Amino acid sequence: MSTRIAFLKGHGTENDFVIVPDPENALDLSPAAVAALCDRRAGIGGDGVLRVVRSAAHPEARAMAGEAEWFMDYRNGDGSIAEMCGNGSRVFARYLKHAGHVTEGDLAIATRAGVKTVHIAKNGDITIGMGRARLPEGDVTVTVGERSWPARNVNMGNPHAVAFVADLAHAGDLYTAPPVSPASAYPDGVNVEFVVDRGPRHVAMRVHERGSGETRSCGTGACAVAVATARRDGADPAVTGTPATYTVDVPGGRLVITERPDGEIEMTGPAVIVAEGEVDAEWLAQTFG
Ligand SMILES: N[C@@H](CCC[C@H](N)C(=O)O)C(=O)O
Repeated sequence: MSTRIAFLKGHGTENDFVIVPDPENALDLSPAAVAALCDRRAGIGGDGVLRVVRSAAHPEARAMAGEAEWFMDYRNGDGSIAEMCGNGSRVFARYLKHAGHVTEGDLAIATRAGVKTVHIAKNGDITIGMGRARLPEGDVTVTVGERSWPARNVNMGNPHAVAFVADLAHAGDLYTAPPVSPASAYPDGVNVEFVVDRGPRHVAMRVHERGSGETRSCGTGACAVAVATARRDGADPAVTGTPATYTVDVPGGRLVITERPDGEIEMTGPAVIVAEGEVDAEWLAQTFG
């Protein structure tokens, strides 16, 4: 009998994901299988995979099961594992609602970066509590061709280098990862954001994601950008005592990020499910061997 795997396709500001419901953690989704699913020509296509697993059924999430019923097993498009995915969390929450596992309002989801709180609003937007940023000390530099920029090292559970540039076109084609130095600042690789100003508390960015290449949006990246921009603007909420809200335009849409004086960051944006189906059994057999 042939094996079939159900999937859905969704995106948040065009950061797109193959969603694989696997409540009992029955699938051994190898890096090669993830890469095949994400392949835009030979597979379904996506920047990453969101496997939906009951926290109680996954060894990495079991300890969070009391707080969050569902674990987001996020993988980058090349099959690598990342600690956190901001847009993925919103799409994950949208899926849980779509599947009838939750209703509008508040819920908690387990991620590799801990339990995150999510609010599903009636207007379709989803807000996620992203936790606090860490800002490791030390200068880092991003280079594209002949140009180099000083960058801010921001950790949102996953690593980012945020560079302010005069023109987003200066990031080039981003077919390959822009070098970031010193490499020792990012032993596990890095996501790189290029930022320009659009107006008061309003910026635009492009991103090259570790494990996925250039994407149309990155939620953790947008948060890293908001944090770095607030420091640059003298608007660090921990210093001013007032929240800082930034609008961050990404190629695929718009995200709104607020950092509170206690350091907690919230990100709001859309998340949609666009398709669902089953992976072809013959292709699967080839992929999974
Ligand atoms: N697109 C994501 C980030 C996904 C993980 C990233 N590529 C990494 O390896 O850290 C987001 O929306 O945050």
